[in-house]
Amino acid sequence: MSTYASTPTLAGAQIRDLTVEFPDPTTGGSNVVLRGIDLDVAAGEFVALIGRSGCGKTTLLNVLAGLVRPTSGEVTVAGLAPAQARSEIGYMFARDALLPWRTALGNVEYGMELHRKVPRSERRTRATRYLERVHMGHAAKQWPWQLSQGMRQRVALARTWALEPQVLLMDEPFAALDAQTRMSVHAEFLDVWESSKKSVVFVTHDLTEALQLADRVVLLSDGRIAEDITVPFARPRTAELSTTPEFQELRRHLIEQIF
Ligand SMILES: Nc1ncnc2c1ncn2[C@@H]1O[C@H](COP(=O)(O)OP(=O)(O)OP(=O)(O)O)[C@@H](O)[C@H]1O
Repeated sequence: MSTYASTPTLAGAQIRDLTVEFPDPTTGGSNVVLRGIDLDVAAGEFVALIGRSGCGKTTLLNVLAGLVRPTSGEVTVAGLAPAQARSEIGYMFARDALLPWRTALGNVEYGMELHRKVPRSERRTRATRYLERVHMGHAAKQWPWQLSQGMRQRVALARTWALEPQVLLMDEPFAALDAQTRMSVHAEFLDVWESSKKSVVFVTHDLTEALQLADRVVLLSDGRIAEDITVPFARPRTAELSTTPEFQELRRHLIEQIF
């Protein structure tokens, strides 16, 4: 393993010596998916998780979300065990999972209703504000079926941000978007992230996306952290950055490690 990362301050999320095994029904034994993972995500830090399909990225997010229990090891999110930190965690998936019987505004409010963190009187104001942040204010009264995939993901983003969680877990949130829409949504996402500075753990198969968005890129391989790289490019990062030799070289390095 090579580690180029600086030592982050303790906040956000900490993982110590995490192992996750699932029962393997074919052998009657177990399948070790994560082994001996140590990872710190500082407050306000943006970490991209990359690696081959099946290497355990989603499992790691699920552990942080308190959905999968570690077989062994210690995990804290916002200073708490994940199951106790639910109201401080926002989880966003590749598919938006908007409720079809609620408008865009109603969907953003719904996230806050579920977590019961935000008083009823504040929900509408906050939902409206976050919809506007992702340029969806005009569509507040529209139903999910009236929205494009990009618009739906923007509503899902607003729903996640509106909870104002300390830690955002994102599983390929922009994978279903076309390249043009993805670039706009990246810009909107970074805009909110830079003003709120929440911790983000972001799973992606798109290495350009990882290097454009993240402070650190963590590569999982065979259930372990194989690389932990501090992304050396200053912000704001322009679309042209990805054409520079430095960017291409780092991208190539990651591809070589993955395949
Ligand atoms: N609840 C579960 N029970 C049993 N096995 C599981 C469970 N969840 C995940 N796995 C197994 O753990 C391994 C890692 O899965 P995971 O979804 O974490 O990988 P991934 O890196 O996110 O993959 P992809 O990039 O394809 O989404 C896979 O072999 C998967 O079948």
